[in-house]
Amino acid sequence: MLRIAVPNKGALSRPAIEMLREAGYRQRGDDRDLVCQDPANDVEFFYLRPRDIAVYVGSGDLDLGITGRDLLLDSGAPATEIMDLSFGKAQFRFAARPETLQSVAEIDGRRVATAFPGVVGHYLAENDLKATVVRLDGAVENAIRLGVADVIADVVETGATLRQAGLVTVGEPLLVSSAILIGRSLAPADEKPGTAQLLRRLQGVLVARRYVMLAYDVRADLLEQATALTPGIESPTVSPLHREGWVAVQAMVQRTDMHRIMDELYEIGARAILVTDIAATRL
Ligand SMILES: Nc1ncnc2c1ncn2[C@@H]1O[C@H](COP(=O)(O)OP(=O)(O)OP(=O)(O)O)[C@@H](O)[C@H]1O
Ligand SMILES: O=P(O)(O)OC[C@H]1O[C@H](OP(=O)(O)OP(=O)(O)O)[C@H](O)[C@@H]1O
Ligand SMILES: [Mg+2]
Repeated sequence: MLRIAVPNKGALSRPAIEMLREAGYRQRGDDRDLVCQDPANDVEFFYLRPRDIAVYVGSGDLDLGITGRDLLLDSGAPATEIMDLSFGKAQFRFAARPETLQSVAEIDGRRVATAFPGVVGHYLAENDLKATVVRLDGAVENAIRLGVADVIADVVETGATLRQAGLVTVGEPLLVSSAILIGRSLAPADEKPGTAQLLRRLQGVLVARRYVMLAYDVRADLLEQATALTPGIESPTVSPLHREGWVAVQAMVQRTDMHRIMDELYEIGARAILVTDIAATRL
């Protein structure tokens, strides 16, 4: 049976559970359940702190897990990223009071407060910077106000927490994080039964979220022009219409492009342009 770790709380928990449900797996019905069996798919889910997930996967006690890229790197556990799941996106950045630091180089010799000492230590070593890392559990934005540190290094999503604390970012992000699927090894020979199916299903959810199905009618003599705008993933479906000289076209397009493409199709004479959501895919 495949054993998979899922965040039990925090920013990644709800979207991870939602994604697994969309992929057809059974998930816990109560936030306090820490285990959920899915006998139909021969999978068992364990709900754990996202910070601990890389440790369980790295030790081989669990086969796969969903966690944040920043948490995986911070743990130093021997687990690898298998797939980017495209949610829980955040940057990991240095921040300080305005005007105190002009560049990352000036972190040298300062005190840096963070809940991610692994990520920060690695960055400092790589950039040949010496700084004292003050390890805190959370609310690190307060560390400067309280005199514990000169700089913080933390997760920034909207930037609202930094603004409220009167801090500004310094330098480029140390890393760009998102939720990822992790495993112990990338070698197909080490894969347990059910792994390939899980990967295909999660990939299916990602594609279903990223694309919509676009359908429209167009005069046959404009077909080449129209399908140049909607090439689809392999090729668009073209069907005859009862109306002489017209065809119906169907193709997947990226959700972020759909309004531009609809406008351009209308401009060249396409009509009855319809968009529908895709519930699931296997490409
Ligand atoms: N706005 C956000 N705040 C915190 N973490 C976020 C945010 N957006 C994405 N993440 C990611 O979520 C993971 C942190 O999850 P975790 O559950 O440890 O923290 P949390 O949501 O801050 O909860 P808690 O502070 O209660 O531990 C990291 O991988 C981080 O990059
Ligand atoms: O850029 P923003 O959208 O404001 O989000 C980032 C903030 O959210 C997280 O804090 P959280 O609420 O998890 O509290 P914590 O510091 O106690 O972990 C993170 O540590 C930042 O402080
Ligand atoms: Mg937090």
